Amino acid sequence: MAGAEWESLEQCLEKHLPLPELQEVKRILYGKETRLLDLPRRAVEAANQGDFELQGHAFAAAAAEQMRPPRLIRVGLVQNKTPLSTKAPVAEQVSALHKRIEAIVEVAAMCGVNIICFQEAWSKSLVVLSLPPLISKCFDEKLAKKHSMVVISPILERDHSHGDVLWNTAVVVSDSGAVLGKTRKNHIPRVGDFNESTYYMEGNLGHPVFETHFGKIAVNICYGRHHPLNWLMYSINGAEIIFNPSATIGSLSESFWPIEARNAAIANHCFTCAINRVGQECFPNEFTSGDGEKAHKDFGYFYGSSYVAAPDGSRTPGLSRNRDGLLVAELDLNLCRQMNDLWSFKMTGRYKMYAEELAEAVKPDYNPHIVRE
Ligand SMILES: NC(=O)NCCC(=O)O
Repeated sequence: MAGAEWESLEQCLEKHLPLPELQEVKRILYGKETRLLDLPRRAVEAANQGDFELQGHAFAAAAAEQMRPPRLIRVGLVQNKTPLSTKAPVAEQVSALHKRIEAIVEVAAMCGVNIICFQEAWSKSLVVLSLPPLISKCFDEKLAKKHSMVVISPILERDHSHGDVLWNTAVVVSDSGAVLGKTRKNHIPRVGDFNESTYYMEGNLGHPVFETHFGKIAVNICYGRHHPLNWLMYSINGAEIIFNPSATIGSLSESFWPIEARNAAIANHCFTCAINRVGQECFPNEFTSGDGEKAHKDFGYFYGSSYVAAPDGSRTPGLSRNRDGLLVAELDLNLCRQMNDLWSFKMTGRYKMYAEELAEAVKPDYNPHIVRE
């Protein structure tokens, strides 16, 4: 299983395939070609200096419309390692992360990013549960206001009004700096070492969509990307971009990764942004997950590879598997309705039929509809 030594699928293809074959492979794996964005030199220099990858891509233009101007916006996806060891005092870890993210957001601002999203539970290592409350919220509001940028900040939320329950939450801060609202992870993993059901509760806020100056956005947190109905409900509520901040490892999900968010973009006529953290994080103590594996101290390798997918099935290349990075993508939101008009998945979706069948299927006395000889 590849770890940090293997940089990316894109780099491997480019290194080994002759150009004509590379173009055909990319056409199939990536859809319509994206164009490299001409990013400001000072942004490129700052990224080099800060030792993080910076990529910028624009999706192929949507068709010109007579009644609507193009709705061009830029999104920024941030993937990063935890800068300090998980053994360092929590406040120091948080402050190092803030410094790192602040530097990356500065570069995003130079690149004209309108909406930025950080990785799942960005303000902590995945193995740290105790967190000083509200630090992240003030930090996000400050960044949003300073850069007039919508900030999506996935955090661990401690719910003081309800017995200090923990939620896996994303706060959405408007470009004015005001908190627009929050959304909670609906599907809590019980897979491999991701035993999150022992500490997070299943989200209870449904599928909110946030209307921002840069389009209608939603957040489908990590494991929710395996659930087509989760994407669907955000889309039914009008999301034009669905962000998927994640923390996932190679042995578990790397072969799913390029498919799931891309498929969701196609199926729901929207843009999707898949973000994964990078590197390895260790618990102080060994643990097992009752899956036959030997006791171990780490989750495995978080493989980064963040990317954006468009409703026409095209996608950007991914960020690397081993470096912190900022991916800037320019998109025209008009493409969502254009793809809806072309493919009509909403019109042909037969939602009422499924709603009725599902309402029956969840009843305790349900008999699966199986036809036998
Ligand atoms: N953070 C999280 O939900 N991880 C679960 C693993 C996965 O969905 O790939």
